[in-house]
Amino acid sequence: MGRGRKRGGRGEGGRYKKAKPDEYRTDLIEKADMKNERFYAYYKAQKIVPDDEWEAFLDALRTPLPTTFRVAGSRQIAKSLNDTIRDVHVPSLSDVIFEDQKLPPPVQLPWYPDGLAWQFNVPKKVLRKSPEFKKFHSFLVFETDVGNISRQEAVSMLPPLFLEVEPHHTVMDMCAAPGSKTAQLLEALHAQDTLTSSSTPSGLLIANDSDYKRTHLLIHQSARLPSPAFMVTNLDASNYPHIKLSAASGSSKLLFDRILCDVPCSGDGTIRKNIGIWKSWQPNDGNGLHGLQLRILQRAIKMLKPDGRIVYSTCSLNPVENEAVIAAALESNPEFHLVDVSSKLHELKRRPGMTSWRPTADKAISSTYETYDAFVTANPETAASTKLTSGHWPPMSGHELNLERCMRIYPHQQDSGGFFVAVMERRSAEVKPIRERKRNVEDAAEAPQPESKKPRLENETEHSTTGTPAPEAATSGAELKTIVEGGGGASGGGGGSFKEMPYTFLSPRDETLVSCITRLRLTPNFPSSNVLVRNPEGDVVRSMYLTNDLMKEIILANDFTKIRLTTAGTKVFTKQEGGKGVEAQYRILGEGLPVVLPYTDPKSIVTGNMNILKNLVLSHYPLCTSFEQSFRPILDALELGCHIFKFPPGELDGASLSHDLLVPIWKSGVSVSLMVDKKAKK
Ligand SMILES: C[S@@+](CC[C@H](N)C(=O)[O-])C[C@H]1O[C@@H](n2cnc3c(N)ncnc32)[C@H](O)[C@@H]1O
Repeated sequence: MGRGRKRGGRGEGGRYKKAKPDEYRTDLIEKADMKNERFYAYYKAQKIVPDDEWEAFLDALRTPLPTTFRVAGSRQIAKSLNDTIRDVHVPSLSDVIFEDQKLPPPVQLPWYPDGLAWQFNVPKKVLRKSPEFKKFHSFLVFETDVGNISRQEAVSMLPPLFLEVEPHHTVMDMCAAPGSKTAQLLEALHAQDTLTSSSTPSGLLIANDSDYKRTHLLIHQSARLPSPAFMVTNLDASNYPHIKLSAASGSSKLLFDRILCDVPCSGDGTIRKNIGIWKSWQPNDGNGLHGLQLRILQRAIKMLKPDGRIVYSTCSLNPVENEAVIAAALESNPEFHLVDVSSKLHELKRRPGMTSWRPTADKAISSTYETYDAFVTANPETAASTKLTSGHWPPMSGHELNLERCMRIYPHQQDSGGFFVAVMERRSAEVKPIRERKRNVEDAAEAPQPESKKPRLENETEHSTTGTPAPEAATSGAELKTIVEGGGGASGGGGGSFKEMPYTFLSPRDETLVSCITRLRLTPNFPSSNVLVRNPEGDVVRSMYLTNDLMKEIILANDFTKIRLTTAGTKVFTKQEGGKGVEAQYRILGEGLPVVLPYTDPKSIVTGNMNILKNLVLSHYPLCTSFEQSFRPILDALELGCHIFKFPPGELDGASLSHDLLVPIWKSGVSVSLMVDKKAKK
């Protein structure tokens, strides 16, 4: 964007003084340049807002977005941090005067449950120069770094809230990267976690994205909430293959209770943040995405349980990417309906979905068309060459579909980004046994349909990603190492093999695993048959991962050389060289500890104090003799290897611990060390 050049090039006095950087924006389009005649003409033709709101709407689009963040993590942790923000930070920011102006303190987003989301709006220079805001900013950076706070656009927090995920749900996030909504879904799945230990949900979350590199963002996101119920796949969502279940489960394929379709979109609702959109916007951005968006939603419909729920969302204002997609999906799936969620999140200001709109393929927006026929008649040649279909236009049955139950969020309503959300379920009378429903859905797909309304994925029994049928459930993991080859070539194609390392379940009698469990003093209910390693031989080389029962069933029943599974389960144990004269052993990883904690014998946990913690944090391998006298006999009595230390709440040198902290420790001959990564240590 030629940032530097523009800055320096602003003319007056540049030779003498550096031009003042804009304190709000990350790029440098002047407010006066935030215009686009195509955008105006198109959205005026759509009557996207009443005429008397048009200027307020545009004004909001040209104003920088406030900073919003969400207190993340499981409920108990989030509540404790939220109390600190409300009771310590907000009061300290409530009377700040900067350059003769009183600055507004952070406020809670009124619609977010339990007040866990916040918004503040001060220029960047305030964050640099006001001591109070600087301190708050450092707090936010730190807590974001360790995963307790998630910087997320307010409107982007909505879809997971409307999905209403519970720990027993099977959940699919079809277009998940970079993963801010995935993190929310994972938190909901883990709603029963406590301050120190993680629950093992019986449900599952699969986060999928067709972009391989972006799936690694998902893995990174999830690292702050390790879960034995979390998988990442790298597939084309519009062609997502069946996931098989074992013959014993009574159902041949995995269906989902909750599916999020946060589909790729033109993103003009993010124009306050991505101000380059002012220059580039044109109607074909949205026109071109409608087909893919519909195919993804159609695929979700096929993967949903009879009583399941789908949330479809975009950060686009364009009805072609929103109501048109919903209408086309509802028309070809009449057993589905839009759920009236007007009473949910009462404080959220929203507008009903649109029931009429006027698409065009004309970049200059000299005309828009009320119907597809009118468009074809006026532009026979263009109509033949564009991807516009009658499905881009409002349906004849608009009011029967209750499109007004969709939600539109406009920036001028509550100082947010622009967003669209629709909640879909099967009509309750239509909730039929799967067998019957399947036939009906297939019938509907086979019934003659106008070309434009025809979803492109009727052939759901085989997918280009699967090529050959996957083998049925593999051998039970009880006695043998059960090897599942890791998968290859994503993005929906080719039938080739992927190069991911295979997922190999260990036998619960595996010698190394048994020794690891014994040495770590885990209780007999530790789910040792759900431990996997990532190599074809099933050798316990370095790390061991834990899955829940459902994930194990899925891994065993499917062929992951055909379905690219990027990650599954959570890493819990890793090999630690013992040092001179001490054999190598396995230790509990810092990030795996909350998952393993429910299976540890409380009597084996060593309780320390703030002085001991300080010594462990500040020195790399503090000698046993460097600890306070009263603690040394306790250290001396510990076997060499991995232990769990607990530090109750306390204060020391201005640092405080507000709840129990549990960490893995390694004891070698003469020293002990804290086995957490640098970030956690910090
Ligand atoms: C709007 S973004 C999703 C944002 C994400 N839900 C979040 O909250 O962080 C859309 C994502 O869809 C992915 N995508 C595009 N085409 C896809 C397809 N055919 N199947 C699956 N994912 C796709 C893109 O790589 C992109 O990461």
